[in-house]
Amino acid sequence: MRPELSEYTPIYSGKVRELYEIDDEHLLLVASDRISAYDYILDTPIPDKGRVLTAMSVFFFDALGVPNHLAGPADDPRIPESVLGRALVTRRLEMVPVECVARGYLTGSGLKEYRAGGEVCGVPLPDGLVDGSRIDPPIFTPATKAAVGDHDENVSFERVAEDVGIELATRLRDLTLDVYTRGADIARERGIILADTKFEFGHSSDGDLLLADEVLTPDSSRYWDGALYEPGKTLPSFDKQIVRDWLTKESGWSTSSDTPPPALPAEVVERTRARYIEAYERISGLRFADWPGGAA
Ligand SMILES: CCOC(=O)Cn1cc(-c2ncnc(N)c2C#N)cn1
Repeated sequence: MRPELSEYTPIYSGKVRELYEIDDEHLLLVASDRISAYDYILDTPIPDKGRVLTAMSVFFFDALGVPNHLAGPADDPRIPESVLGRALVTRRLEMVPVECVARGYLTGSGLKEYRAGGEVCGVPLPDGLVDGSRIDPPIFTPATKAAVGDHDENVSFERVAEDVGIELATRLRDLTLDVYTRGADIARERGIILADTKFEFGHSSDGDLLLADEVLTPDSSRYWDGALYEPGKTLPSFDKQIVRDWLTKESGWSTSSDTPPPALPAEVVERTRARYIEAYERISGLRFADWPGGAA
């Protein structure tokens, strides 16, 4: 008999995920079906998004073999039925307050910084790069966690070293670049570009540094369709472009509107759900139908 979610104490609520306390040593990390676009949490959920992204994290935790915070399988008996498949039991860590970002392609805030000064987070880049240019080898471009509703602030490696010490900063950088590189290689071989990603790490009570949070999901990474890749051509988001295009080209809403985006039509919801499942099945080689928590 599985416990009810109401038996656990909620301790953190993010835009699309929640964290509950199971006991002194264990947490429950729950991924919702909520989707964000243009800094809004949309009113319309994407069915199974939470389950797909949880499955993606578990695939990468397993495939990359990095010491991590998982404390049980996807069907762990401590996971309530209501969130089965989109929740994981994790060890409670002392989180390191650094957003560990790796970039293998130049875009977003990294491109903006590059255009202003030829570098990203203090890392100089060659002249002549454009939106979508490959950065090889990838670079470590950390950020400090912003308050709810704000964007994270890009900082230099030196600033991270000041905050957490040079030894830990070096380990965070090396781990971030290693895990991103290997994960991006797996995805690229299957036709999906992971342009960049954000990891979070924490220390266990034994003092071990563990990979935490979600790993290489479309919410923590930019996913592009490898078949469409061309430097200089703004790449659509593999998972969110259908929603973005409907909102800005068909719904009558505009990003400059001061009203929240409208509800999504069923066709946009279903196509977006299918994109998440396609990304998971292509990268993992596994069937989403085999993942826990599906319709009985
Ligand atoms: C709602 C999702 O959580 C976050 O966005 C960031 N966050 C992670 C923790 C955390 N805290 C202790 N132990 C852990 N294993 C974790 C993890 N993961 C807190 N916030």
